[in-house]
Amino acid sequence: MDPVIGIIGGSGLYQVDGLEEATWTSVDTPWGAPSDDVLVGTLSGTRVAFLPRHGRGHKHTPSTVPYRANVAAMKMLGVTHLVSVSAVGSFREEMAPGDFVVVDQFIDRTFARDKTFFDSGLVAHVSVADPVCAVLAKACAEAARQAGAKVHEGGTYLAMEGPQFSSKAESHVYRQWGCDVIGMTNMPEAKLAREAELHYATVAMVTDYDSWHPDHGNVQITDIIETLHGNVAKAAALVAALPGLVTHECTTGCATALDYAIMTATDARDPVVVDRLRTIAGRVL
Ligand SMILES: CSC[C@H]1O[C@H](OP(=O)(O)O)[C@H](O)[C@@H]1O
Ligand SMILES: Nc1ncnc2[nH]cnc12
Repeated sequence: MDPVIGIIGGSGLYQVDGLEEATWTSVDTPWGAPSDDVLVGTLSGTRVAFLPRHGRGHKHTPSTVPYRANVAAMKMLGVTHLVSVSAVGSFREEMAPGDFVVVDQFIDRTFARDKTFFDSGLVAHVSVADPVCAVLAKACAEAARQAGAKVHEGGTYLAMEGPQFSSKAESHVYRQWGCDVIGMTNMPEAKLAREAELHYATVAMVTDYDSWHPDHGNVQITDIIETLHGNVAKAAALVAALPGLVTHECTTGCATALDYAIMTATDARDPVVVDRLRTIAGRVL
């Protein structure tokens, strides 16, 4: 079976042009409705599903994005490879506004979100030691280069709750922790993608230096929007380049994440929860 690519578009990316036979498709999941309908079509012969993370018109805050429904909707549409395109602040001089960072690690500081598909009656513990699919990340980096972006491969993304930006003190602490970029949405998305056995990678588009940089003002939404507008064409070119680069190769074990993850004994499982979980974990249930 050929890969099916899912794109979750972040701030500034609310649609993709060039999808053939594209239709906005409504999907209902056991975890409710996703952020919006999903644009499903074909790009260079590959099936692609696009979902604007905040909804068209930017309706959802980072805390109210229905992350479980979004990932479940992608799984239900047959997506195998999920790519997040996200706006981020930078903690590194060399990761400048306009650059793209293909991150490989996350620190999850979010606290007001549902972070697992599993529940009482069906408990599972997947590994997120390597939360990003290394092979998909390589493909994303190549696609970003083909799109003309300056690309940094590897980096740690700090996920904050938001929606307010960090204080200066927080910004300095995150830098000292070794974080490279900061955003508000990639967690729990990456964790949920792993539970759903999807290959997941993030292309982080740097929009600002957060609030640590002595020579740049504190992060302002107006500056972010200006940088995002400059990035839209590159993000579109990146998406267009992906179909030729995504393969089923995987060295991270994304598609078998649930092999030994379920803890609940067969006779102790809640049938209602099991039924709900079939959507994303049917392979092992
Ligand atoms: C528009 S600035 C803050 C906002 O942008 C990022 O969203 P996304 O990851 O969906 O591109 C960031 O995480 C915040 O939600
Ligand atoms: N500085 C920042 N902090 C959190 N999320 C962001 N998204 C874009 N820039 C950001």
